[in-house]
Amino acid sequence: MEIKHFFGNNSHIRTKRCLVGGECLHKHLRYRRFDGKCNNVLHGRTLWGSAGYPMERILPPAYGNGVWSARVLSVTGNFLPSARSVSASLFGDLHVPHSKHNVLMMQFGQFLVHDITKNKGHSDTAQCCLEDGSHRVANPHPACLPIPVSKVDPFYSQFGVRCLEFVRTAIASRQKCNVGHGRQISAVTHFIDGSGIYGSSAEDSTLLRALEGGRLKSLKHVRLNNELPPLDETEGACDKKAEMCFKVGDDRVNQIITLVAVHTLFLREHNRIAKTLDKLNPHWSDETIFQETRRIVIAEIQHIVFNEYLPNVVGPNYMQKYELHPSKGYSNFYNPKVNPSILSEFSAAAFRFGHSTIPDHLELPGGLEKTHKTFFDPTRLREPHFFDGLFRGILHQPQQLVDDMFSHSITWFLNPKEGFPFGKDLVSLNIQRGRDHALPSYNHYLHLNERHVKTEFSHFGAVLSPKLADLYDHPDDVDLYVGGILETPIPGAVVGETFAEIISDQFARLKEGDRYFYSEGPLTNPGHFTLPQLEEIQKITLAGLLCANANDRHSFHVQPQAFDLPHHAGNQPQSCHSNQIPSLDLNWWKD
Ligand code: HEM
Ligand SMILES: [Ca+2]
Repeated sequence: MEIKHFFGNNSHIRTKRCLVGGECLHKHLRYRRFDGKCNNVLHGRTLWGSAGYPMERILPPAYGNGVWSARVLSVTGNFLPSARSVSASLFGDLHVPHSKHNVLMMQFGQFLVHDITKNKGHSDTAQCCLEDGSHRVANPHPACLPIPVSKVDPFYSQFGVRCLEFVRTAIASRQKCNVGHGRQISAVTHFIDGSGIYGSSAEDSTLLRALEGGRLKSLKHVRLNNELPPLDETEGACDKKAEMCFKVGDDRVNQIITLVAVHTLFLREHNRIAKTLDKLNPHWSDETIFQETRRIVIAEIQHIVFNEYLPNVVGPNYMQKYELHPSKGYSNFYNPKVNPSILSEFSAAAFRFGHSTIPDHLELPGGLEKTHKTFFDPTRLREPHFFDGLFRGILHQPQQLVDDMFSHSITWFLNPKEGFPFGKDLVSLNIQRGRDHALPSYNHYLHLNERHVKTEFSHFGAVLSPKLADLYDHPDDVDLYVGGILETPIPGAVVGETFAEIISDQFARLKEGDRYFYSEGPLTNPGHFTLPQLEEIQKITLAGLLCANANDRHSFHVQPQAFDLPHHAGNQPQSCHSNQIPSLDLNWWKD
């Protein structure tokens, strides 16, 4: 199959020696490696998509000095407006519920993001602003790119804050690698491979395993049937007031309570399958059960992503244009020429659309809770029945529309330092991250997309154009994140054209560039399923997983289309015993 990616083949990027990786000793391992190496076994491609491998790009970077200095200048030569000024004057916080999708869709999105991308910080210790945010530090670390805050900022001015922390993403070593320009590193495996559950290295995965019966470590309250991930006792893993937080394969898990819940769901699914496989095949070792279970769980995630999640994000036209629909039976997607790695445009801009879908409050058991109050404090998950109640809430609560509105939970109160009444602003982090990666401006992507370039501010519409003209010197300065988020969503999708294009391109790469993609057959995939096993996996839905893992599946109800609100036609909540809710028949895995 030819590379049909709209955005081309990154031919401007030469992969130099040190990013090439060695030969793979074992080319046909049945199970994918934890670190993602040797997915592609061809010479020069063995590191593609592995943890620590740099991101790819659609367009060459617009570094100020061509090498690594961030994009901070307007085309006029003046400075770009501060990322915080853009965020504060363009974006508000208004409740605009989505008419079709629920908060579970938002939450699954973040779970998926953490599987496929993590900007590796250039330094864990760099401090760019004084503790109280009043000034920059005198001699900042070279990776500092703090965000200036105006004296008249509508929120931060009351605290005297003039500086928001920002540390740049690490890049592949230029000297050692002789790469022409900085390429940002992702710390997790780029593939959709459950790395958020199992970790991105063999060592991490061993720490997460029970090393018994193929199971993952967990905390269990047997009488309440309440199984949770193991505790994370690392200092600083959680908010000070939190009594407990949890450890899984990705250390961002405790960010928000609903993310911990989705991780819990997949941990339970793993342990549930492992137990059944153990019963069906008593002669299997811990290792065999673990790896077979992991292979099934990854397949379930990939199937849910391509079958249920993505169609709702990019809509039917892009699903078709990029051939993103799952196959019936074995697929023929794999193309060893496709580099599956995450694109800077995807990670630093397009897929951050999800931040606009975050609600101001969560409908948790017992009532509404402000979203940011649940950051780094998932303690309530230990309450009896809380897990089921949480999912009941987020299945019914609408997510927010992708638009110019963002909850103050993330634009004022994101991850505050201890003892301070304010947090960070995620929207300005998004804009600054795009500049850190030196993403070219929004108009470059319109041009590439053969769409009308916005040569005048008035092309952004009557409401936005005066604000944009106030902030930016020139329409060619508008950041990709800003232009993309302001586009009207396309029919049947939650994002507009530009983000849909980037996201579709990314998922096509993740599918075509993954030799272990779940539907690939014996010709390409050394870990392929038998056809009846594959057909079984292709039946599953997220609703089915929720039912299989609820604390009390006899009273739990779920709508068949788990990302759609229940009032949608044909989507009334069903009992878990309904024939509209599929379950996985593991008898096909009996030896
Ligand atoms: C639930 C609440 C969420 C919170 C509090 C949150 C917070 C954050 C934070 C703090 C970052 C790092 C920002 C930076 O320094 O560059 C980030 C990155 C990101 N977020 Fe979110 N996020 C949430 C949900 C989502 C959702 C729903 C999506 C998409 C559907 C999403 C997509 C992303 C992406 C793509 C990145 C970049 C990841 C990387 O490569 O490092 N987030 N988020
Ligand atoms: Ca991964």
